[in-house]
Amino acid sequence: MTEVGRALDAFEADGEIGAIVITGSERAFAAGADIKEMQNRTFQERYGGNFLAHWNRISTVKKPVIGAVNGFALGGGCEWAMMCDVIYAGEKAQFGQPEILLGTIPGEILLITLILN
Ligand SMILES: C=C(C)C(=O)SCCNC(=O)CCNC(=O)[C@H](O)C(C)(C)COP(=O)(O)OP(=O)(O)OC[C@H]1O[C@@H](n2cnc3c(N)ncnc32)[C@H](O)[C@@H]1OP(=O)(O)O
Repeated sequence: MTEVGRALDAFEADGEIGAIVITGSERAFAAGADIKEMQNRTFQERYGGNFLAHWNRISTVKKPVIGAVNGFALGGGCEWAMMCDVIYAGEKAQFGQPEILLGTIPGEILLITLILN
């Protein structure tokens, strides 16, 4: 997310860019936060270490952001899609929040986004 955040900062500052398209591959838009990275960390380490810093950067970009989604958009990946101004979903797009099966709740803004939409 840090890299995505940096790219978005640059696109936002670039006067030649009018709109931003975020996409993944045919198999996955994004499978969510890195479970392997998260699994051995305590809540305090994740919260104190700002694990989800910049997570909502997509929603604060002051240019139109289009999410071109194919394949899996899961967990934080589903949240990313919902933060886009427009979602252009392919026929194989699959949205979901499977992290509830890991005993965690949808990351940063999902519940608020669902309520607002
Ligand atoms: C904000 C929060 C809290 C979150 O985002 S929590 C994460 C939410 N996302 C998930 O729970 C998705 C978990 N992944 C899946 O359900 C399945 O891997 C998918 C995405 C449906 C793909 O399924 P398949 O096509 O059968 O491929 P699969 O073999 O499971 O995955 C391929 C590789 O990607 C890895 N992978 C998939 N999603 C991952 C993720 N979110 N984090 C880390 N690794 C992941 C997976 O461990 C496997 O690695 P390896 O080849 O080393 O074994």
